[in-house]
Amino acid sequence: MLWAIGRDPKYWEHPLEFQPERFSSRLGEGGRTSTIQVRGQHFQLIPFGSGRRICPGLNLALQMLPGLLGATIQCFDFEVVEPDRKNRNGDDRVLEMDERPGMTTPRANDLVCIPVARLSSLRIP
Ligand code: HEM
Repeated sequence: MLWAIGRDPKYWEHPLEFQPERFSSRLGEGGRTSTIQVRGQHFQLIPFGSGRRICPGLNLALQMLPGLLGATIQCFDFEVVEPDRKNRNGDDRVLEMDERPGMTTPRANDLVCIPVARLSSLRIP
């Protein structure tokens, strides 16, 4: 059901397009802002659930994730390893995003990445 809601054109403009800015509360191109929140009040987007059993770690997650993600991207390169173990970084391949059925919309094929530190811990520019 969540899968279907997330792709329902009644709630999402061009639902299959990758438009992360659709979740931004900042003024976007075309002068539109998103008023949709993830706190369980807007049922078209409920990554933390809703109601009495809503995720109690919601606030912690929202505080921690941007910093964690930013630090991870800043400090590591990720080498993608295809199932044939061939490293394909550096070419123009588009990341395969096929899905298979499941509660959490899992990837059809695992994405295997090797994190490679790209900043010296002692000499961060
Ligand atoms: C991005 C991070 C997270 C996501 C997407 C997430 C998502 C969810 C979802 C969907 C539920 C089920 C809610 C429902 O049944 O309606 C849940 C429950 C729960 N989450 Fe999270 N969660 C996250 C992080 C955390 C963190 C950081 C903690 C604790 C430090 C946490 C603790 C819990 C607990 C204890 C429950 C069970 C609540 C209950 O059944 O009453 N979660 N979470």
